[in-house]
Amino acid sequence: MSKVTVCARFRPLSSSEIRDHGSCVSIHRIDKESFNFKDEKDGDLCFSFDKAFYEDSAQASVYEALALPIVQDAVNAINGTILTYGQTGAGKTYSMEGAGILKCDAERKGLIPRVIEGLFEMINSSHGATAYSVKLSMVEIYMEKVRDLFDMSKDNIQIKESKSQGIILSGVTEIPVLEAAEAMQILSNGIANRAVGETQMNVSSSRSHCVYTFTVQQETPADKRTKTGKLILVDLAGSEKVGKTGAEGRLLDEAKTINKSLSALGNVVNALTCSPQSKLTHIPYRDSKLTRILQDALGGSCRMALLCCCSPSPSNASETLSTLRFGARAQHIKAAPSVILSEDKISRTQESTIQKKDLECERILDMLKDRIGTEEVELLEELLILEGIMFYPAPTEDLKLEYDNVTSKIISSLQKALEELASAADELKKQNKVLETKLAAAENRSFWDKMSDVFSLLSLW
Ligand SMILES: Nc1ncnc2c1ncn2[C@@H]1O[C@H](COP(=O)(O)OP(=O)(O)OP(=O)(O)O)[C@@H](O)[C@H]1O
Repeated sequence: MSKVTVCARFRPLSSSEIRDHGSCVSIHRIDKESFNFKDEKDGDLCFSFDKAFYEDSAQASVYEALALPIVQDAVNAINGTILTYGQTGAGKTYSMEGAGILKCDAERKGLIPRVIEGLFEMINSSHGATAYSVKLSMVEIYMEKVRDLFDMSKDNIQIKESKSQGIILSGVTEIPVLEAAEAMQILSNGIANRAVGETQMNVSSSRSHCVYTFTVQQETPADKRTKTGKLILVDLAGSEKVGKTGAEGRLLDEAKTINKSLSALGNVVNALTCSPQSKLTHIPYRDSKLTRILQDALGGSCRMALLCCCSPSPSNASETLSTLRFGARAQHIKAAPSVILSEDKISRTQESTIQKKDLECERILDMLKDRIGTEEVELLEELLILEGIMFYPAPTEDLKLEYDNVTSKIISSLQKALEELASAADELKKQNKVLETKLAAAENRSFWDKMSDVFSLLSLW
């Protein structure tokens, strides 16, 4: 078990804050990790994190404390996620990108360019026969839709879950990169596609959560397995009090959606840390796209680091306090990252068998759409992937044609099984007291969770 790394960072006062207030919120530094925050209502509150950074802290020290260990992990095939959290204008994007990805002086470079340089340095200095390859993807969650920032025509990417790979963005563009400069250029193009707007709090406010994924794959000739480490950086959109930011129209809609997803994030963190038996508690990952994408990180199957970005202005004291409280709570999340995530190399024959099976499942799911609804079929597909019955990625169009004459015998047996499933809930409710109790207790749970119960009881698969 390891714990989440949590750091706090106070940005410098902006020129307008200096003009309006002149001074910072009252913070008394105790040591490198702890400080007292003076709250008007609650008095002196002591916060202690893995590190606390102030207006005089260097970007390099934030990278070293927060990201360096996670970059090392990714090269060793351990997944990791780094999040920047905080109210609008608190310095999340500055911490993540610095003063621009491409043309930024060395001192002000943010986490992303440093992560890229660190990653390629580690890969290039590794000796031995291991061959590394790096792929990049970049999406934003805007108005509860996942948009591919490398291909804006993909504006509603589906989030799926697989047993072996965890959370997956279905069909997302992944660009192979060979060196740091190429990676920076590609990410800079993606950043240019992000939704940004001007508010009273920030002239360049992110209106979406941005998710950068670096997939590092390594192959050793002697080994029969390939190992993959995923490094995910998330620049969250900032929470905002809409009265304060002066948001109207589209900006207001965006702010409401952002606030809703951040409160879903808060609920997940609460559910994970509230109960001593949190394993038994339902964790509402599916309440927002953000929490669903972060499920692996929050659920503890990979390392996580959180930077709580805070404004030093007295006018933002209550938001700063709530950011610090979020960080303090997140410290209690427990993680047990898998040391090595590996996949068996599969032969071409195995691959074609898998694709054939996937194709059969897809065909049946298509047939079921009319009968049980598109949303339910999507959930069912997720379940099939999760249960390891279907695999990801889905077969290409060419392969679909190639397998057009797939055996009717297998189709009909699968179809029969799915038909049974469609009526199973009602049938079993009558016959099976255990299921009835389970479903009754699960009144507030999603269709998907209920389907899991049905699956496990049917033992169909
Ligand atoms: N540590 C810092 N040093 C110098 N300037 C900073 C620092 N942090 C933030 N800033 C400046 O403060 C302003 C707001 O920062 P930034 O855009 O990063 O906020 P944000 O939290 O990403 O906001 P939003 O959620 O609205 O996107 C920017 O002009 C940025 O350059």
